[in-house]
Amino acid sequence: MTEHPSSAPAGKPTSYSRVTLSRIMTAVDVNLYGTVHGGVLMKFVDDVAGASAARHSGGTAVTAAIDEIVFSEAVRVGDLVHAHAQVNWTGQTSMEVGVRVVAERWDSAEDEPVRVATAYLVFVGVDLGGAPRPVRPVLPETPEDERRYREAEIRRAHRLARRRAIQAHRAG
Ligand SMILES: CC(=O)SCCNC(=O)CCNC(=O)[C@H](O)C(C)(C)COP(=O)(O)OP(=O)(O)OC[C@H]1O[C@@H](n2cnc3c(N)ncnc32)[C@H](O)[C@@H]1OP(=O)(O)O
Repeated sequence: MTEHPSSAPAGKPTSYSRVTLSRIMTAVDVNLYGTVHGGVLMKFVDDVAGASAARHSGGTAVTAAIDEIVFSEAVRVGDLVHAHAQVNWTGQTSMEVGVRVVAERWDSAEDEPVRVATAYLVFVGVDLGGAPRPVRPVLPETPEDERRYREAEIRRAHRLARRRAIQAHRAG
């Protein structure tokens, strides 16, 4: 029997897409209240998620949507902040990237890092002309990865349902 090569792209395990960015927050990052500006953290989140999506998809990927970002604790000047990203789920051309941001407090560095933000972003793999291109499937490895994959499917179903409902409302 002749073996035909599959046209489906080979998958990559979740761990392949894991990326961490770290930086110390400085005085230029603060808002009027003296804590780190949410926009600074959003850029940081988008950067790490973009690196994760590019690694998983093996090429250019653009931010299609920032689905949710929750700031759970304030970040302060001097804190060492780490943003951990991984691809949770893949569709045909899109990927959901989850990002967890933690801070090591500058004045209590021996304590456990504090979770300061969580975000879910949708990236789309694009070709040189900017058109969506197929991305390889992500292969969850651990029960935690499986849980994140299933929860990403729930978020996607809600995201698409919301978009359809708003389009229907606007169409009258
Ligand atoms: C890293 C950066 O900073 S990039 C800069 C910021 N981002 C950008 O400039 C991106 C601008 N936007 C675009 O170029 C386009 O809208 C794209 C490439 C994101 C999507 O192009 P479209 O022609 O709308 O693609 P299409 O409708 O075929 O959808 C492609 C995929 O994206 C998904 N998608 C598109 N828009 C959204 C959205 N708002 N929310 C969730 N998923 C979405 C679709 O469900 C589809 O997924 P699937 O193939 O896995 O089923």
